[in-house]
Amino acid sequence: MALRACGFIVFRRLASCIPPPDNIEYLLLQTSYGEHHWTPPKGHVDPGEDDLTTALRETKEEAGLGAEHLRVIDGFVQELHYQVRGRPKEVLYWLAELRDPGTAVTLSDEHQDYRWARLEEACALAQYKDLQDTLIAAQRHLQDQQEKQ
Ligand SMILES: Nc1nc2c(ncn2[C@@H]2O[C@H](COP(=O)(O)OP(=O)(O)OP(=O)(O)OP(=O)(O)OC[C@H]3O[C@@H](n4cnc5c(=O)[nH]c(N)nc54)[C@H](O)[C@@H]3O)[C@@H](O)[C@H]2O)c(=O)[nH]1
Repeated sequence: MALRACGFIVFRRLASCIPPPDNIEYLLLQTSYGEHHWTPPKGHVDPGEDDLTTALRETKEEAGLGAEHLRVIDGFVQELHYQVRGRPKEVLYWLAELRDPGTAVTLSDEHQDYRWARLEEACALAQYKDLQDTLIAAQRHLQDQQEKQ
């Protein structure tokens, strides 16, 4: 059976004097183990746990950001499929805005650094094509929503 993990693409909007899309920054965490890769907050689904609960729990554990800090964006979820040490893994990412862009991020021992990055820098940090595509899709979703307003 595939490993399953869930998480959030967390973003924040900077002051309104910065025109979109440059006002949007995405949160990436750098692992303190392995290849020290950069990833959005996410983690493995516990037995019996539902996916969105996992995403919220992991975001709280890994970044110190709870449901009260986040606004989940309607209509966006992305599913990634890749191999980890020879086993298939599926990862679901929802999209959530940090309600107060000044809220501090608090890391756990699993990560050694974090970055709020605009799309281009976030894609450079992300390294993996599937994660880059997810970040690009998130930005497009936010732009589409803004145009409809
Ligand atoms: N000491 C040590 N300990 C580890 C290691 N490994 C795990 N631990 C322990 O596990 C706990 C984490 O538990 P959770 O938080 O619940 O799970 P996740 O958040 O799911 O975390 P993971 O790191 O397991 O999973 P990924 O991020 O998926 O990375 C796995 C591999 O997949 C590649 N990869 C990553 N992202 C992408 C992508 O978007 N796209 C593609 N295509 N590929 C991608 C990349 O090559 C990477 O090496 C930690 O506390 C450690 O105790 C390790 O190497 N050494």
